Amino acid sequence: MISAYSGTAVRAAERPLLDAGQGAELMQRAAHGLFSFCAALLKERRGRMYGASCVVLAGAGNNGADALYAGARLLKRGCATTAVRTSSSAHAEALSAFLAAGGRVLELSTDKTDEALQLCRAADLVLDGVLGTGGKGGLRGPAAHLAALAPARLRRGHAPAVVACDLPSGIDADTGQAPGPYLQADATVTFGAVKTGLVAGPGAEAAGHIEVVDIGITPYLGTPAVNRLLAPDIAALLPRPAAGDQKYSRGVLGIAAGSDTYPGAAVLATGAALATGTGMVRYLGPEPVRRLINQAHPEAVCSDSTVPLTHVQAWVAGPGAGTDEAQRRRAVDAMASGLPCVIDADALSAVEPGMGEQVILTPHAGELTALLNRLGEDTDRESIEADPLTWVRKAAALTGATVLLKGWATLVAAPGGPVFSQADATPWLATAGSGDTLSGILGAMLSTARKSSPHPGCYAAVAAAAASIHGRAGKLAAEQGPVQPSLLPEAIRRVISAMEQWRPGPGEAGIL
Ligand SMILES: NC(=O)C1=CN([C@@H]2O[C@H](COP(=O)(O)OP(=O)(O)OC[C@H]3O[C@@H](n4cnc5c(N)ncnc54)[C@H](OP(=O)(O)O)[C@@H]3O)[C@@H](O)[C@H]2O)[C@@H](O)CC1
Ligand SMILES: Nc1ncnc2c1ncn2[C@@H]1O[C@H](COP(=O)(O)OP(=O)(O)O)[C@@H](O)[C@H]1O
Ligand SMILES: [K+]
Repeated sequence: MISAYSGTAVRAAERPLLDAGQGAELMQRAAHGLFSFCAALLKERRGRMYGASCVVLAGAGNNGADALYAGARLLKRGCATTAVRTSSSAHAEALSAFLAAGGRVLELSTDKTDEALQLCRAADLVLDGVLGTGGKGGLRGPAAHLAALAPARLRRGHAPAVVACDLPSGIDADTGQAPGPYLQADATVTFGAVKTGLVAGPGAEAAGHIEVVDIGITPYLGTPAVNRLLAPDIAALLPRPAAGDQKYSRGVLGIAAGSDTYPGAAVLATGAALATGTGMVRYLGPEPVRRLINQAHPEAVCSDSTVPLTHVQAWVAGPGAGTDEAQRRRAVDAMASGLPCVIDADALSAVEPGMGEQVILTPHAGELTALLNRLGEDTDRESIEADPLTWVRKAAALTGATVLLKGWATLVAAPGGPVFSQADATPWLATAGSGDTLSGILGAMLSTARKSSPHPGCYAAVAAAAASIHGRAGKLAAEQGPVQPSLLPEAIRRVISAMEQWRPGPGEAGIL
């Protein structure tokens, strides 16, 4: 599992070491880690470091200093390196070290932006050390101008690798917000711990690949603010049927989805649930949808029963339910049942405050906006997309439910509990019906989850694992061309099967 901490928490964790006079040592560890990553990247790209050309964008603070020290090391290994200084002040020792190693310097001003961008464009590597955790309120001045022009100038055709020092400049280290232009990175080398701004909001995309350099502050870090599950964590959350199991002991999933208007959503959710693995799917809905489901998935057991009369271990309600009154009733009953349930799409309009965390809401940003507005919060889609971490937490606190907010990085928040961020998906999943398959995956996992004593946040962990499986399946399917949700079950099965290699051995604890 990857643990992320706010930039503020990381700065607090550095404090005891800074007070003990170890600041310079911490910086050298950071710079060395940054250099090592860049060295490996240059060797991979060009075969060797000697003769590479690099640009260090260096701001006034310690972030610029890390990048300048890394630049000095690159110079010593034969890389022609220029520092583009984005501020008139600089860390004096770091700048001296850079100059002593033979580095050239360009002072950035608005009329030098073109020259700086040309340098960057011609380079093999651009090291972004403009701002780190000390940045307040986005980039300003010439650095903001350069960042605004960078996408058009640096990211087309043969482009330099952009490596962010600690975090992409212009991104808020706590929230991942981008108040203005920012520098998109291919990779971020971050010091001490992953910052929450690298796993949420615009920052999650801006960071690219994340590499953590241990600088010795781990003992001073408290509880992580955001977690990201890795394959072994997900494998530990996927129950495997045992010799003594039968279909009912594995778990049964009830699906109340689809309507005369939107029958397909029910077929998609059912197909994804069956591919994920469950003892049985019991489908409840109108006759034409039942017929469709049975044509596509003969193993599903269909009826027009009610929730209280249906014996299952978990529910999915809402996908494609439209304005069907019976489906709305089923969604309300599922939420009241005390069983784990996935509430998606149209069923979200039945959500009220006071849910339990076993109720998992799965809105996209538009649906979350409507839900929050209905519950009295003044927000809009743009605000939620700009700062999803804040809003997903708020939604969980307001409803008492676990909230899974879909997006490029999917965030899951439990009320008062941990937040998870999974960025395993592909934009090819942004297609109608894709969310219905996520409901099915999550529903199946909830139906078969073996929870002797559910603890706070366990539903959020299962939801995060489902988002990861969905994302991984989407990526796998996208290898064959555009993702078509009705064809996703085959990829889901392959992802679940590949997870077996990560399953913890007997006695090794999973995360629940
Ligand atoms: N602490 C440690 O032990 C270690 C820290 N490490 C490194 O230190 C980094 C944090 O360094 P930092 O505190 O110097 O802050 P940093 O991000 O470089 O920026 C501050 C400078 O930028 C300026 N500035 C602020 N906002 C601005 C804006 N919007 N636009 C333009 N300028 C702006 C601000 O000026 P001010 O606004 O205060 O006048 C000030 O001059 C951290 O990310 C990591 O890389 C590692 O070496 C490991 C050990
Ligand atoms: N740009 C993107 N990158 C990665 N995944 C995405 C992107 N856009 C959407 N997704 C994923 O695709 C799914 C879309 O769900 P949703 O919008 O509910 O679709 P629908 O309601 O049409 O089924 C979600 O799981 C979401 O995380
Ligand atoms: K930076």
